Amino acid sequence: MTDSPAPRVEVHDGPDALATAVAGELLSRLADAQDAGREPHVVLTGGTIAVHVHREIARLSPDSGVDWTRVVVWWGDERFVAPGSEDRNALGARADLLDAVGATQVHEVASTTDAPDVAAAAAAYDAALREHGADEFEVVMLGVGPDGHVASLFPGFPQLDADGITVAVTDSPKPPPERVSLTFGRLNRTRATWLLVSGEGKADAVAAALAPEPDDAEARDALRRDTPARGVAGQQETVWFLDRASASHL
Ligand SMILES: O=C(O)[C@H](O)[C@@H](O)[C@H](O)[C@H](O)COP(=O)(O)O
Repeated sequence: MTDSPAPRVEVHDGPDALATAVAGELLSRLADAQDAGREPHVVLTGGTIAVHVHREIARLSPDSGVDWTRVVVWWGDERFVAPGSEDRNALGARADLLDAVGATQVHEVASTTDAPDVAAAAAAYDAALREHGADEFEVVMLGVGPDGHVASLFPGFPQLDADGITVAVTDSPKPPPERVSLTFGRLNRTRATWLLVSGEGKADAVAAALAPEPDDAEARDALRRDTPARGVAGQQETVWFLDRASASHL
């Protein structure tokens, strides 16, 4: 983490401008990666700003030159619910983006009809990443909770210390309770990490996440446990895409 470049912050007028900026930047990254001969792996997030972003990507994609059959899609976390549940991140992403752009390499986390329990779903997602994953993601996109969580890594929860690739959560403070999440270690195997944060309700979490890093390692770890968004960083860049409301306590 410490060898990652310092985070960059962009502040946009509101959620729509934020979503348009993220969508344009993502399509540009995917096109550049494909031009460089890579098949980019992108990690989608759940949450409300993600809906705006997904719809903007779908709207702007036709002019981008991105071949979505050569994009590999993953999620940073997923709720362990029925496949048709409105709570499923993949359901919304398919409706808002993936079906519209014709993505064909999409790796969903198992739902309650595909796995007997959330631990099995986490294990299956781990196996999928080992088989179909790349050394590093191109871009990891993450929403941030008002408590500073990212993916399904919540303040003070044991999953913050998990090694490996995936973890199961059975008592999420954000409903629904059962989820599968990538670990910090796997989330951070990425060229770029983008935090997508909109609204006054996230302003404290953003300020806590972007507070300076203490020199002391133990103090750094304590801050990361309080605000998990401090624990993610890209190897080449970390960008906070904010709006005026979520940036208002900086
Ligand atoms: O599956 C999830 O719930 C998300 O991945 C979660 O990490 C989300 O991104 C944040 O909770 C922000 O969500 P909101 O933007 O809806 O506040």
